[in-house]
Amino acid sequence: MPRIRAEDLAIEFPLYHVGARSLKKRLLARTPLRLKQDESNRVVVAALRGLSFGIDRGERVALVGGNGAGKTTLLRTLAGIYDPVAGRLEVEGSVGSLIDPAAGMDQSSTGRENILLRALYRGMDDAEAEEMADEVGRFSGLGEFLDVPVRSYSAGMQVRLSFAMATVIAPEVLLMDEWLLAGDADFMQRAKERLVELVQGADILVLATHDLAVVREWCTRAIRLEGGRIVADGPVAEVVDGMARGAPVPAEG
Ligand SMILES: Nc1ncnc2c1ncn2[C@@H]1O[C@H](COP(=O)(O)OP(=O)(O)OP(=O)(O)O)[C@@H](O)[C@H]1O
Repeated sequence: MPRIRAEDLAIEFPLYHVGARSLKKRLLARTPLRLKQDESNRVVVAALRGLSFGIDRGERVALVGGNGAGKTTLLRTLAGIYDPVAGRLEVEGSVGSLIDPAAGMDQSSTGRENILLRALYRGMDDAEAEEMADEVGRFSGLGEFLDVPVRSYSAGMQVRLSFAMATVIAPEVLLMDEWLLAGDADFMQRAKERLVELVQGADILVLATHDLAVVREWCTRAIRLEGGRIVADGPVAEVVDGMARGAPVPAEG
């Protein structure tokens, strides 16, 4: 059964270019809470700190919070792109990731070639792969552009292709960053219908966004991050209304 469990999860990014001692000292003095020195004396950004939460089947969770709060980092960690430096993370179920439209896409191959490659990677035979290419082509509405190299696509066309590829076979856990919401209105409407289909009943959605209207409409629960920590977790109305009222963020420590 799809589910996510995180316990005391931490992610850090080393800042390799921060070498000079005086610069290091200045940085660490100015922002002592988020920037710190690891055992190898490197300056690191503590992107996520001590995160514990569980997400179960049927939940549609919004990750909200200010710039740099840690939303995208958490999504990428759930997708297995980053390894935690501390704590535990379990993600059970097949994962569909809509985090970076260009990720896993060969820019010099056509849309169709990318779809066929993805299908082969999933172990499909030729007939199934062709069927998947037709379905992705139909849903994305790319028309003749499906047979043109992806590098010549507009940003919106890449979004359409990525979305259609990631959702043509329903994942149990769908991870999504807000770039999707940049699609045009017609595509957004169809994307929304497919998402609603995907999350109905069994699956899990985790969506990182600044758009509180989308959170209210699509999600059942919100986790608010600030400074890499969870500062609120609960029903959307509670967490989002707290943000809209400008509820204070608990002091860092
Ligand atoms: N590759 C990286 N290298 C160094 N630091 C990083 C890297 N990626 C993220 N960070 C840092 O981690 C913290 C969390 O960033 P993240 O992108 O997860 O925030 P976010 O909540 O998605 O922000 P936004 O709403 O601005 O997109 C920030 O302090 C950021 O500077």
